[in-house]
Amino acid sequence: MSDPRIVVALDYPDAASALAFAARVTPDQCRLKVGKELFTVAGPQLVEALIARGFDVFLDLKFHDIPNTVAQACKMAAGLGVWMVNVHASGGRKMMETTRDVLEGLPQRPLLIAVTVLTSMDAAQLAEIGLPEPAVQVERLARLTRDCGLDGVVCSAQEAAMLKAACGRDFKLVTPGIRPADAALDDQSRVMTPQAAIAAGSDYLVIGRPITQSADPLATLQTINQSLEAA
Ligand SMILES: O=c1ccn([C@@H]2O[C@H](COP(=O)(O)O)[C@@H](O)[C@H]2O)c(=O)[nH]1
Repeated sequence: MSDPRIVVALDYPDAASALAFAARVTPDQCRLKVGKELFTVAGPQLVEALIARGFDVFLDLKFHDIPNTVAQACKMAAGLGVWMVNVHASGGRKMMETTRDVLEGLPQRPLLIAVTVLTSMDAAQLAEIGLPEPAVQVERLARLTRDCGLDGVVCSAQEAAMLKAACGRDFKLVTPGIRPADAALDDQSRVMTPQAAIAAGSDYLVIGRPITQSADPLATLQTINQSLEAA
């Protein structure tokens, strides 16, 4: 089985658009991410439909609540058969450990990762909420996540090399904020190109608008995949 590095963010306003994209690509070319917009409108049925088509699905709902609530939500996600699920690391040790324990009790569990600092946030935005510069806060939360026994973190590719050194090669780094050199930044701040992200140590590249809003999404996906082979 192939191991595609690209996770396409299906940030569409309806199930039909997401299914139309999925009909044009194969599970060898990409994994798929269902986030808050699509899940709110299309729900578990859409997730199950994508999995039934053979795709690995990252359910990106970034749970952030008290430990029992997050753990049970992740258990429900596991029941859908998703490949990966996530929580906010800033929910703390007890929340992450409780979730890990609940998932480890299942016959089959998804990868469990934690969001460190959103890739839309820069140093000024973090300072405004009383937090240190991105690299410092990301490393702190990544080390906590690893100590809690989770599989990896969501971070910017700008932090990937530092985190591989700090947390080990097997600790998965899932990096949104990926922008080909000619793409618009949109609302992202801590960005990197696909090739540079892989070179820095990213395991999975989350890419949304540069693919889904391009004139030819399939061609753009193929071009990025080819650039990764060459990298
Ligand atoms: O720190 C984070 C965590 C999650 N995301 C999500 O990834 C995609 C990125 O989409 P683009 O269109 O490529 O910007 C989106 O679904 C976010 O919710 C993130 O960007 N940063």
